[in-house]
Amino acid sequence: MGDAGPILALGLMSGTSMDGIDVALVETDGGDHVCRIAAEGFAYEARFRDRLAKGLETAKAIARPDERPGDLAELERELTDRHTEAVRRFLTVRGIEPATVGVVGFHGQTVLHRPEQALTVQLGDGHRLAEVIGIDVVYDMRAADMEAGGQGAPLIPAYHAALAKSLPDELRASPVVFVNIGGISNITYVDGTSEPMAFDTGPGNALIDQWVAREAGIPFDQNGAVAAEGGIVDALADRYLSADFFTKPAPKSLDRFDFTVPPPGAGSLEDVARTLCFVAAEAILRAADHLPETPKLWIVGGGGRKHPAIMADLRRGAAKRGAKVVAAEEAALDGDSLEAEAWAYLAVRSLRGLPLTWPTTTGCRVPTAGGILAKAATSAA
Ligand SMILES: Nc1ncnc2c1ncn2[C@@H]1O[C@H](COP(=O)(O)OP(=O)(O)OP(=O)(O)O)[C@@H](O)[C@H]1O
Ligand SMILES: CC(=O)N[C@H]1[C@@H]2OC[C@@H](O2)[C@@H](O)[C@@H]1O[C@H](C)C(=O)O
Repeated sequence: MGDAGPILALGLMSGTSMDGIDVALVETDGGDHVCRIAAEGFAYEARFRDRLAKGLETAKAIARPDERPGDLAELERELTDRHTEAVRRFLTVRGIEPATVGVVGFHGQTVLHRPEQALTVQLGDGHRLAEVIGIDVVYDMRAADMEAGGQGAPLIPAYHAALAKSLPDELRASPVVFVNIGGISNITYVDGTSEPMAFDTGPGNALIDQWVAREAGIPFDQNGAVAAEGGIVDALADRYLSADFFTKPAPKSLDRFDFTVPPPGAGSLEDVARTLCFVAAEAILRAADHLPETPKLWIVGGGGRKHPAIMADLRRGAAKRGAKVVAAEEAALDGDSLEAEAWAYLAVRSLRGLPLTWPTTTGCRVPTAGGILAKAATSAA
């Protein structure tokens, strides 16, 4: 692609919480020009969520990225078709012609992430998606980074760094940290002078989700109702926070199974939920120990920003370190769609051969481009 001007890009993210597909439309040149146009979430029903959860178990047998043991090939087809349907609905409702969209960035569903073995697997058939929607698709964006010695995650920092350049004046604090509290949490540190620095910080919502699902039969602790009735169990919190992961220097990234849900009987429903919120917040705050300078501003995206106990703990801890915490919306961003927007942005960078990752974000040896391009056979116009 010779033209370096802005194009329309669609990003598709199915995150580790496995709650659905986030779709975002962005106009971008893959550099400083980022114009967020629209976003929507398409929730999975409980039955498909369960199938994905079983898929994570099956995926533990994978030794090479292209292996699909058990019913994973069928699950991959269904996941891809659900993405197709989400794109169709997203574009149709808004009257957007597929032919006007230059590229789709397709994350897929991570079912296995073992950076120590240079192995990461995202279910999602980019060619099938491109063929059906009639738009070029960039997928498998983590593999090249791993081949270059990186963790393969996080990838969102390139996008965070671009967003940092257009923060509202009142939030122009240097350095700033973007936090994503999804199933797993990760941060990007931007000081405006060098490449972004980033790493996974610990468990986000995943443990809380798993705990309340098993103990109370609910998919997540909506608006923190359960945790609000509980107290922090110090011994349980200490058990999580004494993990080597927190003192390990960056770069580092996590698999969803690296931290496991407390066993039945670990405490009351409410106390354990409250404790896991504290652990989620503390894990993020401890990331500051690995940063070159104490950040002045933390901007929080991802579903965890909607959990009052996580945010209260984060605010309290940051204040002690002289920093302020704001939800993405207070920075004129959409905290639900940041990841999908990032995948749109990264797809354009991929088309243009720009790096997706740096030694400071994933530990790759050199700034590394990535992603596989699946060309649409025919224009859908
Ligand atoms: N209103 C709410 N109250 C409390 N928690 C919420 C609320 N809304 C969402 N969440 C939490 O956010 C989670 C979804 O977050 P998000 O969509 O950012 O995760 P993800 O993108 O799947 O994960 P990752 O970033 O690790 O890939 C839910 O599973 C739930 O735990
Ligand atoms: C392997 C994988 O899918 N990792 C996810 C996960 O969810 C959060 C954290 O762990 C982050 O490393 C990554 O997602 C974000 C979007 C990223 O790559 O930037």
